[in-house]
Formats: sequence, structure tokens, C-alpha cells
Amino acid sequence: MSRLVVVSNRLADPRKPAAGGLAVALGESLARTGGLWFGWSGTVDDAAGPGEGQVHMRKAGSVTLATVDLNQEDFATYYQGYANSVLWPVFHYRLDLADFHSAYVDGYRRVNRMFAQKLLPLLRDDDTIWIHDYHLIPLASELRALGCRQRIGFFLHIPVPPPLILAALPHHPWLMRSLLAYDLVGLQSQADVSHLRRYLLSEMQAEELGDGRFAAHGRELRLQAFPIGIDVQEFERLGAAPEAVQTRTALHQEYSRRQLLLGIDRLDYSKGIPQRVRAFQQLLEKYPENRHSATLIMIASPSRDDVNAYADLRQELEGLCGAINGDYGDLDWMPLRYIHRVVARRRVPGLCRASRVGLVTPLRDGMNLVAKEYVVAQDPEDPGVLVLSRFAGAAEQLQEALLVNPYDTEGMADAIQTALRMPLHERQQRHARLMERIREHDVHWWRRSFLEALAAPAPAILNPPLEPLPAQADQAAASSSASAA
Ligand SMILES: O=P(O)(O)OC[C@H]1O[C@H](O[C@H]2O[C@H](CO)[C@@H](O)[C@H](O)[C@H]2O)[C@H](O)[C@@H](O)[C@@H]1O
Ligand SMILES: O=c1ccn([C@@H]2O[C@H](COP(=O)(O)OP(=O)(O)O)[C@@H](O)[C@H]2O)c(=O)[nH]1
Repeated sequence: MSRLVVVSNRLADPRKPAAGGLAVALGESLARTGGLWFGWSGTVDDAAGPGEGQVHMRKAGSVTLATVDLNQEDFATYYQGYANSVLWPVFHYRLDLADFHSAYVDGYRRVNRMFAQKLLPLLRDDDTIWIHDYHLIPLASELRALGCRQRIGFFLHIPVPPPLILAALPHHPWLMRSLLAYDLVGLQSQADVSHLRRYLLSEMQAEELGDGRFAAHGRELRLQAFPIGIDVQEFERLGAAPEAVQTRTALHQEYSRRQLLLGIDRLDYSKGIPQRVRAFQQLLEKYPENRHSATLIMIASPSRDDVNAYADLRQELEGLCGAINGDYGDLDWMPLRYIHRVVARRRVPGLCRASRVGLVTPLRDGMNLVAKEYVVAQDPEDPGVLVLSRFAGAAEQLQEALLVNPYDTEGMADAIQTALRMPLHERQQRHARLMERIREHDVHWWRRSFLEALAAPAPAILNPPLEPLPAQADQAAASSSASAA
């Protein structure tokens, strides 16, 4: 059987619980199969020059972790810059927050090239390579240029916006063309597949071959949705462990006269946190019977602090939470508990179970694993209600949640009120259906179905190696071929 090589920017020890959906899901997948996990070490080390990070190898059970340090300039241009100040906002439909600084794309290309150079000597001929997320889109084309012939799949964890938003990205012809170096591209939702399909047809003049296959620039690309899931059994085990029970009991005791509402997110503008807080304020205003009762616990864990948009968001949120507590709070009740810290993953099931309403209301989200975790943590005899944004990838699967538009403050307040008042039999019915779907499409289904599709026979066209060109030349070449077509 071929060895699995997973590559992602963020790694975690698969034997330990991690925060961040990608690290959690990949850790759980690799713990099953064993293999090699390659990516950034999380360390910024200035001893090395740009693009010259050191590789560290260590074993974590059946998984070998191979990690590379980044130099400060690489970190600033590749991770903070192109990945999180350009691709993240654009792919989350936020062109207004994108910072198209010219040094960023150079850093991004440099780090992708360095990752290819460091990974290549660690590869075996029959490896299956699975690359993840927006940090590493051009990695396969860099590997192919170095002669790598193994099968390479790519999974994008974030949404794909409509073609005209993608086309606003200054280097989009180069970036998107590098996807052709993959044998299979997996996306979170059907909406994402439909957007990328339209981009391929309109911007890349691709020919549609059917069954999710496209031909462009003499290569063939396969495209398919593989909605990521959670490890249901592992999460249930976590929920039955003493720490989860302790968290739940402590919350029940402290809030015995209250109705708890819960949000758990990284502090990210895509997660719609201020919009959620405003909806909660509207709930207290429009339905005053919830005052002295409804209490919102908002865990907003620190994320990408050094990127301006994130620092601005923190300021906005802290002002908003302070104002609501000041306006509505009383000696014996504070409406909002805002926590700007990472909550240990083992505490997540207890927090979810103690909460009557789970608020997962991103403005855009690739999937959102918290939505699935919230459902799994519930007591089936007396479950809480999930209020879910229709703009989370998870909404395509979780139709029995109360689906909301996070931009509609009043509509969200009404949905929260409905959730708080929902009769037991309706809560049970919705919960049972949600559980069925989450169980069926768990993280193991996700890994299995992606890897089976990747192992399927090679496309009819023999994909030749794709030569990487300098960014400028690449862009010019891509636009001239587009205008010629
Ligand atoms: O690594 P960070 O910069 O700290 O960010 C954490 C991760 O955030 C994003 O997660 C995405 O993947 C989840 C699992 O598929 C999905 O549920 C969620 O909707 C996405 O936002 C990011 O894509 C990861 O690369 C980061 O590691
Ligand atoms: O303080 C926190 C915040 C988040 N998480 C976990 O991190 C993951 C977040 O994944 P999601 O897909 O919801 O969003 P992402 O942060 O990856 O965009 C979930 O498993 C959460 O339970 C956690 O353990 N502690």
C-alpha cells in the first residue's frame, strides 16, 4: 500500500488535541493511516536566510512529522502577507480587506518553492501526496518542475468565491493555472465547485469533459466536493471524559437559572462575531423576557494577531461587548462573557452540551467544524438547537439547523428566540436528522473518499510537467493565451 504524505502549512501532534479545524481533521486522519506530515514548524527563526529554513524530523506514533522553520521575511510575506492578507480575504469575498502588496506574492512563491525542495528528498516513488489549503496552491507545480511524478491531490479548506471576485486577484491567472498540476482538486461544498467550474470555463477557457473533469492548457483537472467531517466517536469519547463532565456540571451549577448561548471561533472577520453580538443585543431589546436569563458565552480565540484587519476586529468586538454589558448587565447578571483565549479542545464538548443554543454564524466559512461538534455534544433526549449561517459550508449538509442570514440582525434575533422557545419534540427530531448526516459523513469518510478518488485511474490526457515561470512572465503568458483563445 502506498504511503500517505500530507502537506499543510499548520501541523499538530496527531496524538494531542489541537485548535483549528484543519489541524484537528488532518491529525485525526493521519492517526488512522500513519505516514508523513510535512509543513511549517510554527517557528520563526532568523538564523536562516529567506527560503532556507531548516527541516526537523520527529516521530509521533505512526506519523513522522517533518517541519520547516520560516525566516521572519518569509513569515511576513508568505503567511501573514499573501496567505492571510490576500488569499484569505479574497476567497472569503472580502476584496475590501485585501492588501495587494507586491512583495507578498514573491514570498509566497519562494516558500512554496522551498517546501518543494525540502519535501522532494523525503518522498518515495509510490507515495500518495495530499496537499492542503490556500497557503500551498502552487506547491504541486513546484514539485512537478523538480520531476515529481507521484499522484498529488489538493484540498481547499476555504470557500471559492464567484469568478469575478477571483479575477480581481492580481496574479489569478498564474495562481489558478497552477491548480492544473494536481490530479484531483477537492472542495468543501457544491457551491464552491460551481464557482470554480465557472472560473475554469470563463477565465481559463477550459473545456468541460463531464464528471467534474476539465481540460485546459493540455492538462486535465478533476474537481469534486468532499465536505469535511469530524471524528464523531473521538468527540463522543471526549464528551464522556471527566473533564467534559466537570465543565458541564460547573456551568450547570453556575448558570442554573440562565439559558446559555455559545459561540466558539477563532477571532476572525469571516466568522461574523460582531454581527452575532448585535443580534444578541437585538434579542434582549425585542424580547425583554430574556433579560436576566439569556447569557452568551463567546469564545474568540486569538488568531493572526499581527494582521491589521484582525487587530481592528478585536478592538471593535471589545467595544461592542463592553457596551452591551454596560447597557443591559445587572448586579446579578452579565449578558455576555467574552473570552479571548484558546479553550482546550477537551473542554469544548462540555461547553456545547451545557448550552441551549449553539451560534455558528460566519459571514463565509469553508465548512465550520464547530457546527458539527455542537450537534454531536448534545444529549439526544434534551438537545440544544444549532443556529447556523446559510453562508457556512456546513449549511449544505445541516439543513435541519435554524439557518440564518448573519447580515440580518433582526432575523437572527428572531431565530435565536425561536431556538430558545423550541418544543422538545422538534428539538429531538432536528437533532436526530443532523446526527445521521454528521455520522455518515465523518472525517474518516472524508479521508477515504478523497483518497479513493485520487487513486482512481489517471486521466486520458497524460499530464506533462508544468514549468513554473517567474510571477510577472507567468501573468503575461496567461493573459496572452486567454486573449488568443
Ligand atoms: O492556521 P491558522 O492561521 O491559525 O488558522 C486555522 C485554520 O483556519 C482555517 O480553517 C479552515 O479549515 C476548516 C477545516 O476544513 C474549516 O472547517 C474552516 O471553515 C476553514 O476556515 C484554514 O483554512 C486552515 O488552513 C487554518 O489552519
Ligand atoms: O478556543 C478554541 C477554538 C476552537 N477550537 C477548535 O478548533 C476547531 C475550529 O475549526 P473550524 O472548522 O470551526 O474553524 P477554523 O478555525 O478552522 O476556521 C474546532 O475543532 C474547535 O473545537 C478549540 O479547540 N478551542
